[in-house]
Amino acid sequence: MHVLVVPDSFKGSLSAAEVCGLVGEAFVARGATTRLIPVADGGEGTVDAMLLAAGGERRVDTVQGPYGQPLDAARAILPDGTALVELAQAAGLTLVGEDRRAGDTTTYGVGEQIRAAAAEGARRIIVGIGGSATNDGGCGAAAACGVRFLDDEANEFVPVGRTLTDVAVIDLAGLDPAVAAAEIVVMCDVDNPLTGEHGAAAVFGPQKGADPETVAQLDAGLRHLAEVVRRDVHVDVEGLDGAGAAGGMGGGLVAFLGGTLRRGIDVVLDAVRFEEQLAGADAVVTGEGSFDSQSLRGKVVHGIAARAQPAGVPVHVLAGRVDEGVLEAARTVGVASATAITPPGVPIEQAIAEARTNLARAAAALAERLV
Ligand SMILES: O=C(O)[C@H](O)CO
Repeated sequence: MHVLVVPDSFKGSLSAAEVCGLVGEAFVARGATTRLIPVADGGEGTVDAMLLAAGGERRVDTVQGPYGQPLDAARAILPDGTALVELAQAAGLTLVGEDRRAGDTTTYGVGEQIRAAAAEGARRIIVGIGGSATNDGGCGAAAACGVRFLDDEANEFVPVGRTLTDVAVIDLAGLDPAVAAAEIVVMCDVDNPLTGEHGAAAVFGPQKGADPETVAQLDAGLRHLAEVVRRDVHVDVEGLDGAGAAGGMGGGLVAFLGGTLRRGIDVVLDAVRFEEQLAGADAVVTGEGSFDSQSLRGKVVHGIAARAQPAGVPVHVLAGRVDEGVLEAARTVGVASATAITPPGVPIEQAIAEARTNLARAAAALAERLV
């Protein structure tokens, strides 16, 4: 039996490479052959997963963090010269700890990394977005690339979530020509629109510290930004699938840098030539920390199942937790089984601490069932 092991990280406990190692061992112990492909959806861990899966070189830039503080952020140069920037490196939620203030954070450092990649000559720049601490509609990143935002007294400023409603004019004339010339491909970790009940602020604002009043303020800010973008940039990003990823960064990268939005996992699967890997595989094992309704909104498991199903290769999911009812919905996209590795009733801290042991045990049981 030949098994493709293609997991996301289990956020907060195991990297995608660690998951690959544990699942791979379990199948090899039963006599199967495996191909291990750690993947990511554009969020945290995308640079590392892509370097492991596709190869390439790692670069580090010192840029502004979510509150403007200097920090070191990694990016990658892939074997074909494509640059890969991961938003979570300079604007990720894990960088702010408990100090979560979605209205005050910036993606400026992400723009600095995009600009650095373009200055080095990258003609194609992939920007992985997700896992952000921000809700600035990508204005910080755009400002770092030379886009000017003016208030109604013509003062230039770098908008953050809380000041998006102050944007009166957007001027793209100063956009760095090297950035303008590059093809920008955006890996979105979710397909949410920019605004509204399924939008960036309503769905992801609370995890970035926004209370209901702040969520309403951030949503109004993104609505206002979309309106000015329509008038000054002649692009409508408001209803675009993925525009709401990473606090509106999806929409911002389309509006300000001419980016194209893609499902993050598809970009990784293209880079590793997934369809070629599927030929000759008897099963795919994938996984993520939590298999829930978000998983079927373009996340890793969904993306893998959607591409394995036409090849008739069954997909098995191992996850920290599996929400009730998700497997039923997932079966329609080709998921054959989903197993929660954590025993019922175990508190989250303990589940995280014991993830390695639990995964090894669940993978061994799955291997015993399949091989
Ligand atoms: O960063 C975020 O807001 C979430 O990961 C969705 O993109």
